[in-house]
Amino acid sequence: MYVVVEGIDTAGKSTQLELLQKKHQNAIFTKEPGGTNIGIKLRQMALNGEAKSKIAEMFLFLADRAEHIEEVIVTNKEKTVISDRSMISGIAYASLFPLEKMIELNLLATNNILPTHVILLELSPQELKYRLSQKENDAIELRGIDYLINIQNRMKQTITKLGINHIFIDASLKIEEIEKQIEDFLNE
Ligand SMILES: Nc1ncnc2c1ncn2[C@@H]1O[C@H](COP(=O)(O)OP(=O)(O)O)[C@@H](O)[C@H]1O
Ligand SMILES: Cc1cn([C@H]2C[C@H](O)[C@@H](COP(=O)(O)OP(=O)(O)O)O2)c(=O)[nH]c1=O
Repeated sequence: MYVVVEGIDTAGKSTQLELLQKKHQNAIFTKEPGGTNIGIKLRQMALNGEAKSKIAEMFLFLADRAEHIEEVIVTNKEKTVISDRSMISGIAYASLFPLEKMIELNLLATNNILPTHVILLELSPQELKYRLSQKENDAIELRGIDYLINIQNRMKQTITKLGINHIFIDASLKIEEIEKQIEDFLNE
Protein backbone atom coordinates (compact mmCIF):
# COMPACT_ATOMS: atom_id res chain seq x y z
CA MET A 1 0.00 0.00 0.00
CA TYR A 2 1.46 3.37 -1.08
CA VAL A 3 -0.48 6.06 0.74
CA VAL A 4 0.09 9.76 0.15
CA VAL A 5 -1.14 12.72 2.16
CA GLU A 6 -1.61 15.72 -0.09
CA GLY A 7 -2.71 19.31 0.20
CA ILE A 8 -1.43 22.83 -0.18
CA ASP A 9 0.70 24.43 2.53
CA THR A 10 -1.16 24.61 5.91
CA ALA A 11 -3.84 22.08 4.87
CA GLY A 12 -2.99 19.98 7.94
CA LYS A 13 -0.77 17.25 6.47
CA SER A 14 1.84 17.26 9.27
CA THR A 15 -0.90 17.18 11.90
CA GLN A 16 -2.52 14.08 10.37
CA LEU A 17 0.81 12.39 9.63
CA GLU A 18 1.75 12.66 13.28
CA LEU A 19 -1.51 10.90 14.22
CA LEU A 20 -0.99 8.23 11.55
CA GLN A 21 2.53 7.61 12.85
CA LYS A 22 1.17 6.74 16.30
CA LYS A 23 -1.37 4.27 14.89
CA HIS A 24 0.68 2.66 12.10
CA GLN A 25 3.89 1.77 13.83
CA ASN A 26 4.90 -0.82 11.23
CA ALA A 27 4.49 1.54 8.31
CA ILE A 28 7.35 3.39 6.64
CA PHE A 29 6.93 7.16 6.87
CA THR A 30 8.55 9.26 4.20
CA LYS A 31 8.26 12.58 2.37
CA GLU A 32 8.86 14.51 -0.82
CA PRO A 33 10.99 16.44 -1.35
CA GLY A 34 13.83 15.14 0.82
CA GLY A 35 13.02 11.50 1.59
CA THR A 36 16.49 10.19 0.62
CA ASN A 37 20.09 11.32 1.14
CA ILE A 38 20.34 12.83 -2.32
CA GLY A 39 16.83 14.15 -1.80
CA ILE A 40 17.90 16.18 1.24
CA LYS A 41 20.37 18.07 -0.96
CA LEU A 42 17.88 18.41 -3.82
CA ARG A 43 15.21 19.67 -1.40
CA GLN A 44 17.50 22.39 -0.17
CA MET A 45 18.37 23.45 -3.71
CA ALA A 46 14.73 23.40 -4.81
CA LEU A 47 13.40 25.37 -1.85
CA ASN A 48 16.05 28.02 -1.26
CA GLY A 49 15.00 29.95 -4.37
CA GLU A 50 18.53 29.90 -5.79
CA ALA A 51 17.59 28.65 -9.25
CA LYS A 52 16.83 31.46 -11.68
CA SER A 53 15.20 29.02 -14.07
CA LYS A 54 11.74 27.67 -13.15
CA ILE A 55 12.53 24.74 -15.43
CA ALA A 56 15.64 23.92 -13.40
CA GLU A 57 13.61 24.15 -10.18
CA MET A 58 10.98 21.77 -11.59
CA PHE A 59 13.67 19.24 -12.59
CA LEU A 60 15.14 19.32 -9.07
CA PHE A 61 11.78 18.15 -7.71
CA LEU A 62 11.63 15.49 -10.44
CA ALA A 63 15.13 14.24 -9.60
CA ASP A 64 14.12 14.01 -5.93
CA ARG A 65 11.01 12.07 -6.92
CA ALA A 66 12.84 9.59 -9.17
CA GLU A 67 15.32 8.75 -6.41
CA HIS A 68 12.53 8.52 -3.81
CA ILE A 69 10.55 6.05 -5.91
CA GLU A 70 13.62 3.88 -6.50
CA GLU A 71 15.02 3.98 -2.94
CA VAL A 72 11.89 4.10 -0.81
CA ILE A 73 8.76 3.06 -2.72
CA VAL A 74 10.06 0.18 -4.83
CA THR A 75 12.25 -1.17 -2.02
CA ASN A 76 9.30 -1.30 0.39
CA LYS A 77 6.59 -2.39 -2.00
CA GLU A 78 5.44 -5.22 0.30
CA LYS A 79 4.99 -2.78 3.19
CA THR A 80 2.71 0.11 3.95
CA VAL A 81 4.45 3.33 2.95
CA ILE A 82 2.88 6.64 3.98
CA SER A 83 4.28 9.74 2.30
CA ASP A 84 3.99 13.45 3.00
CA ARG A 85 3.41 14.67 -0.61
CA SER A 86 4.02 12.91 -3.94
CA MET A 87 3.87 13.36 -7.72
CA ILE A 88 0.46 15.00 -7.17
CA SER A 89 2.25 18.00 -5.60
CA GLY A 90 4.91 17.76 -8.30
CA ILE A 91 2.35 18.10 -11.09
CA ALA A 92 0.23 20.71 -9.32
CA TYR A 93 2.93 23.10 -8.05
CA ALA A 94 4.62 23.24 -11.46
CA SER A 95 1.73 25.42 -12.55
CA LEU A 96 3.75 27.32 -15.18
CA PHE A 97 3.67 24.16 -17.26
CA PRO A 98 0.62 22.45 -18.83
CA LEU A 99 -0.92 19.68 -16.71
CA GLU A 100 -0.60 17.03 -19.42
CA LYS A 101 3.13 17.76 -19.88
CA MET A 102 3.70 17.55 -16.11
CA ILE A 103 1.81 14.25 -15.89
CA GLU A 104 4.04 12.86 -18.64
CA LEU A 105 7.28 14.02 -16.95
CA ASN A 106 6.19 12.78 -13.54
CA LEU A 107 5.24 9.34 -14.87
CA LEU A 108 8.73 9.17 -16.36
CA ALA A 109 10.22 10.07 -12.96
CA THR A 110 8.13 7.50 -11.10
CA ASN A 111 8.52 4.76 -13.68
CA ASN A 112 4.71 4.78 -13.96
CA ILE A 113 4.29 3.91 -10.29
CA LEU A 114 1.22 5.60 -8.80
CA PRO A 115 0.08 5.90 -5.19
CA THR A 116 -2.58 3.33 -4.23
CA HIS A 117 -4.33 5.76 -1.83
CA VAL A 118 -4.41 9.57 -2.05
CA ILE A 119 -5.73 11.62 0.87
CA LEU A 120 -6.27 15.24 -0.19
CA LEU A 121 -6.91 17.78 2.56
CA GLU A 122 -8.88 20.57 0.95
CA LEU A 123 -8.92 24.18 2.20
CA SER A 124 -11.37 26.97 1.44
CA PRO A 125 -9.77 30.34 0.46
CA GLN A 126 -11.01 31.82 3.78
CA GLU A 127 -9.45 29.09 5.91
CA LEU A 128 -6.20 29.23 3.89
CA LYS A 129 -5.99 33.01 4.42
CA TYR A 130 -6.48 32.57 8.15
CA ARG A 131 -3.88 29.80 8.46
CA LEU A 132 -1.25 31.67 6.43
CA SER A 133 -1.79 34.73 8.63
CA GLN A 134 -0.91 32.59 11.66
CA LYS A 135 2.57 31.59 10.48
CA GLU A 136 5.81 32.86 9.05
CA ASN A 137 5.67 32.05 5.34
CA ASP A 138 8.36 30.64 3.05
CA ALA A 139 8.98 31.70 -0.56
CA ILE A 140 6.34 29.39 -2.06
CA GLU A 141 3.70 30.31 0.52
CA LEU A 142 4.35 34.02 -0.07
CA ARG A 143 3.02 33.60 -3.62
CA GLY A 144 -0.44 34.05 -2.08
CA ILE A 145 -3.98 32.72 -1.68
CA ASP A 146 -5.03 32.66 -5.37
CA TYR A 147 -1.80 30.93 -6.34
CA LEU A 148 -2.28 28.19 -3.73
CA ILE A 149 -5.99 27.69 -4.49
CA ASN A 150 -5.05 27.24 -8.16
CA ILE A 151 -2.50 24.60 -7.08
CA GLN A 152 -5.17 22.85 -5.04
CA ASN A 153 -7.47 22.78 -8.10
CA ARG A 154 -4.63 21.29 -10.15
CA MET A 155 -4.16 18.63 -7.47
CA LYS A 156 -7.83 17.63 -7.75
CA GLN A 157 -7.68 17.59 -11.56
CA THR A 158 -4.54 15.46 -11.48
CA ILE A 159 -6.00 12.88 -9.10
CA THR A 160 -9.17 12.63 -11.19
CA LYS A 161 -7.29 12.45 -14.51
CA LEU A 162 -4.98 9.71 -13.28
CA GLY A 163 -7.96 7.81 -11.82
CA ILE A 164 -6.18 7.17 -8.52
CA ASN A 165 -8.12 5.81 -5.53
CA HIS A 166 -8.67 8.89 -3.38
CA ILE A 167 -10.56 10.78 -0.71
CA PHE A 168 -11.03 14.57 -0.63
CA ILE A 169 -11.47 15.77 2.95
CA ASP A 170 -12.62 19.20 4.12
CA ALA A 171 -9.49 20.39 5.93
CA SER A 172 -11.46 22.73 8.19
CA LEU A 173 -13.20 19.83 9.95
CA LYS A 174 -12.03 19.00 13.47
CA ILE A 175 -8.68 17.22 13.62
CA GLU A 176 -10.31 14.07 15.09
CA GLU A 177 -13.01 13.99 12.40
CA ILE A 178 -10.37 14.15 9.64
CA GLU A 179 -8.40 11.43 11.43
CA LYS A 180 -11.47 9.19 11.45
CA GLN A 181 -12.23 9.77 7.75
CA ILE A 182 -8.63 8.85 6.90
CA GLU A 183 -8.76 5.68 9.00
CA ASP A 184 -12.06 4.61 7.39
CA PHE A 185 -10.61 5.22 3.92
CA LEU A 186 -7.50 3.14 4.67
CA ASN A 187 -9.64 0.31 6.08
CA GLU A 188 -12.03 0.18 3.11
N1 LIG B 1 -8.29 20.34 11.32
C1 LIG B 1 -7.70 21.47 11.70
N2 LIG B 1 -8.42 22.52 12.14
C2 LIG B 1 -7.82 23.69 12.50
N3 LIG B 1 -6.48 23.90 12.46
C3 LIG B 1 -5.71 22.89 12.02
C4 LIG B 1 -6.27 21.63 11.62
N4 LIG B 1 -5.25 20.81 11.23
C5 LIG B 1 -4.11 21.53 11.37
N5 LIG B 1 -4.37 22.77 11.86
C6 LIG B 1 -3.40 23.86 12.11
O1 LIG B 1 -3.08 24.46 10.85
C7 LIG B 1 -1.69 24.76 10.76
C8 LIG B 1 -1.03 24.01 9.60
O2 LIG B 1 -1.09 22.61 9.87
P1 LIG B 1 0.06 21.60 9.40
O3 LIG B 1 -0.34 20.24 9.88
O4 LIG B 1 1.40 22.11 9.78
O5 LIG B 1 -0.13 21.72 7.80
P2 LIG B 1 0.80 21.28 6.58
O6 LIG B 1 1.72 20.20 7.09
O7 LIG B 1 -0.17 20.79 5.55
O8 LIG B 1 1.51 22.52 6.13
C9 LIG B 1 -1.10 24.40 12.14
O9 LIG B 1 -1.09 25.55 12.93
C10 LIG B 1 -2.09 23.37 12.68
O10 LIG B 1 -2.12 23.35 14.09
C1 LIG C 1 6.82 17.75 -3.82
C2 LIG C 1 6.81 19.18 -4.26
C3 LIG C 1 6.65 20.21 -3.37
N1 LIG C 1 6.65 21.49 -3.78
C4 LIG C 1 6.54 22.58 -2.78
C5 LIG C 1 5.37 22.54 -1.86
C6 LIG C 1 5.87 23.21 -0.60
O1 LIG C 1 5.60 24.61 -0.66
C7 LIG C 1 7.37 22.99 -0.63
C8 LIG C 1 7.93 22.06 0.43
O2 LIG C 1 7.02 21.15 0.84
P1 LIG C 1 6.90 20.71 2.37
O3 LIG C 1 8.00 19.78 2.70
O4 LIG C 1 5.51 20.19 2.53
O5 LIG C 1 7.08 22.09 3.14
P2 LIG C 1 7.14 22.40 4.70
O6 LIG C 1 7.80 21.23 5.37
O7 LIG C 1 7.94 23.67 4.71
O8 LIG C 1 5.70 22.58 5.11
O9 LIG C 1 7.67 22.49 -1.93
C9 LIG C 1 6.80 21.82 -5.13
O10 LIG C 1 6.81 23.01 -5.50
N2 LIG C 1 6.98 20.82 -6.02
C10 LIG C 1 6.98 19.51 -5.66
O11 LIG C 1 7.17 18.61 -6.51
